[in-house]
Amino acid sequence: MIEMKNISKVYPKGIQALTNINFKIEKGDFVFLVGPSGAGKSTFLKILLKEEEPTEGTIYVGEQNITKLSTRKIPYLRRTIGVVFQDFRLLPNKTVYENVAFAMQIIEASSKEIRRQVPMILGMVGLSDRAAQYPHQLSGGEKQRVSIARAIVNNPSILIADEPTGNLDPETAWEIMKVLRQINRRGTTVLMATHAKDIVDMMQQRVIALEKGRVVRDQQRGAYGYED
Ligand SMILES: Nc1ncnc2c1ncn2[C@@H]1O[C@H](COP(=O)(O)OP(=O)(O)OP(=O)(O)O)[C@@H](O)[C@H]1O
Repeated sequence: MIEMKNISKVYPKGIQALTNINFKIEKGDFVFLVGPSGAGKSTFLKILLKEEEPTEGTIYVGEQNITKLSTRKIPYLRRTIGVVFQDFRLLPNKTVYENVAFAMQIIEASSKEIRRQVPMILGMVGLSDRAAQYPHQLSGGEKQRVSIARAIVNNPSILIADEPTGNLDPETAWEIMKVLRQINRRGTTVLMATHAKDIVDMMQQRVIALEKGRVVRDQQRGAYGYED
């Protein structure tokens, strides 16, 4: 499903962010990406989304080698990968419904499909009764659920979550984890970068740990492994 072979990334001025990364994630896996600040987690996710180019190595997403993907084809890759961020990134002037519908309008889904799909996804993340609200009227947990709904509304095979619980209190964070786990159980591969020790320790999923740009640990049913 996702494979990196010998991936290295050197930023301008010789900053080595990733060194010789090798791993494979199977369809339907739930994987935590952990490591100290500056270890290379964001760079790793950006390379998957083709927001950054690796300096060396090969990446496969699905059956496709995306390393040399043409600019024209990048939007198609991004349709197969939904993304959720720590800071939600909702459109403030659109309602919950419109925020989610917008992701379908961008890929030119028909209005009939949108009318069918958006309420279904809002139901799945537990926001049916918030459809007409604007982001400023929502709690942090609700905002994150909108952003998850938007990320999955086009049925991506992979969901990337970059610190999705970073702005949430522990109880709300767990609600978000339940939603992510549910999405994973429906077959979506989930890759989550996080500093949330308690969550990683409790969930007992695969853990890939990066330090100074290298994979230092890749464990099935792993723990967070750091004290922060
Ligand atoms: N655009 C850039 N140009 C130059 N150096 C960069 C750039 N982006 C990241 N870096 C450097 O690459 C290294 C890895 O950074 P990265 O943001 O991938 O780490 P991270 O693990 O995501 O950190 P955090 O947990 O704080 O988000 C760091 O040394 C960082 O300063």
